[in-house]
Amino acid sequence: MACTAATVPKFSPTTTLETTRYSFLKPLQNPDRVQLPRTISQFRLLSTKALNYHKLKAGSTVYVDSNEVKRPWKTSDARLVLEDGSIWRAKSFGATGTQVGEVVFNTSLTGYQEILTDPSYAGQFVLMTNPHIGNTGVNPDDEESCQCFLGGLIIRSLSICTSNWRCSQTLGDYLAERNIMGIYDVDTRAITRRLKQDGSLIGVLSTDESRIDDDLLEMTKNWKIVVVFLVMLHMSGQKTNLEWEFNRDQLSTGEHHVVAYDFGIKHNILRRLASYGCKITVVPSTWPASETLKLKPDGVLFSNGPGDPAAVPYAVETVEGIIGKVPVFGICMGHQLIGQALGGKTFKMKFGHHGGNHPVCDLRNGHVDISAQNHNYAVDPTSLPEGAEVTHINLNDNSCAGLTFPKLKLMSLQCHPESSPGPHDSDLAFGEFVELMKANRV
Ligand SMILES: NC(=O)CC[C@H](N)C(=O)O
Repeated sequence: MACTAATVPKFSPTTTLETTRYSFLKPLQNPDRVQLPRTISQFRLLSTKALNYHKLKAGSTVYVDSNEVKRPWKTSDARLVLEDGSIWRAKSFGATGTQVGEVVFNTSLTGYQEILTDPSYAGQFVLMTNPHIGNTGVNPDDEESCQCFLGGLIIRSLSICTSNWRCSQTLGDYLAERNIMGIYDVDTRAITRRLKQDGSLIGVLSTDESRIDDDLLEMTKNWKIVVVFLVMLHMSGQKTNLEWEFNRDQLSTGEHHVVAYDFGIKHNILRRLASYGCKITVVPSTWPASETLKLKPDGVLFSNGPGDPAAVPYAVETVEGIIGKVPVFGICMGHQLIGQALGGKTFKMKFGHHGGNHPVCDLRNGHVDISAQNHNYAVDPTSLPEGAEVTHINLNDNSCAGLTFPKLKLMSLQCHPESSPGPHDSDLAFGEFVELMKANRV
C-alpha cells in the first residue's frame, strides 16, 4: 500500500535514527528544506543502504533529503513506436536495445511469470492491463517452459519492491538476464483502447536514442511473424526426449499413455494430464503421425503454440493422419489445427483473447467457466463439416471456444484448461479426455 508523506510522523531537526530509521540521511543544515520521500516503501528499501552509505550510528542527528531518494532500478528513456505512427515515451527495465513485435494486451491480474514463459507469446509484446506488476518477483516454480518467449513486456507501474516468500529474483533482473525488454511508466490504458479500436498492431521498443522515430516506424512496416520458425523454435536445440519426466514424484499410475505434440507446450498441460493418471510421451511438432501410431497411445494431445495456425500445413497433415484412429484432444493451437484438419478455416481476430477472465459457455449443459485464454486466431465454425459440433463459445464475442466430433473421438478447446495463469474452472476437460480414452478401450 502506498503511503503519502502526510501519514508519516513529522520529525524535528533533533530527530534521531532510533526514532526515524528513514533513508538518505545527512547532518542537518536547513530544517526548512526537510522533505519526505513519497512512499513508505522508499524509506524501507533505502534505509539500510543509507545507514551503510553514511556510516551513521543510531543517535546521530539527521534529516531526510528527498532529492537524494533514488530509484533502485536502472532507468533510461525508451520508446514504443506503433505502426499507426503513435509514439509512446516510457522508461526501460530488463534488457536494452531495439525489438520489433506484435503488441497484444493481457487482462490477467496475476501470473506475469507464466505469461513470460508461455511459448505461445513468442514474438509478441505483452501489455498487461493490470497496472501494478513485479510485486511478487519471480521464482523457479512458476516457469511454463524452458525460457522467456515473448518479445517484450509493457506495463504501467513497476513495483518498487518484491514481497513473496517464493521470490528469488526481481522481475527486472530476470528479464535483463534473459535479454527481454520491458517498459513502464507508459499509459497502458490508452494503448489498450487503441488496440481495441484498431486491432493488434506491430510495434518497436527501443532504448536507443540514436534511432529516429521514422526509422523505428519503418521497422514496424517491414516485420512479419515467421510462424513456421516459431513453432520449430521450441524444440530446436533439445533432443527428442520421448519420456516426460517432469513431476515424477506425484506421477500418475500411467494408466493412459498419451502422446503430446509439442508446438510450444506449457508445462502445466503435462502436470494436469499426469495428475489425471496419464503417462506422457512428448514429441516435437515434426514427429510423423505414423510414428505416433506405432507407439500405440491411448490418446494424442495437440498442444498450444505460437503464430498463425494456417501457416503450418505440415502440422495439419499430422493431425489429419491421427484423428479417427485414436482419441485426440487439442488445446488452443491444437484446437485450431484440428479445425483445419477437419476441413475448416481459421482467421485472425481483431485483437485476440489474452487474459484470465474470459467467460466460456459449454453449450452441452449451459455451464459457464471463467477461463484463461491466449490466442489471436480462431476457428470459423461455419467452415466446419457436418459431424463437427461446437461445444463451447466465448461469451464476450460468441467465437468458437471448443469442438467435438464424436464419431472421430476428438475434443478440443480454444481456452486453456491448464490455466497457469488463470482460474481452474476448465480443468475438468482433462477428465473428459480421460473418459474418451477409457470409452475407446472398451
Ligand atoms: N495459445 C495458443 O496456442 C495460441 C494459438 C495461436 N498461436 C493463436 O494465437 O491463436
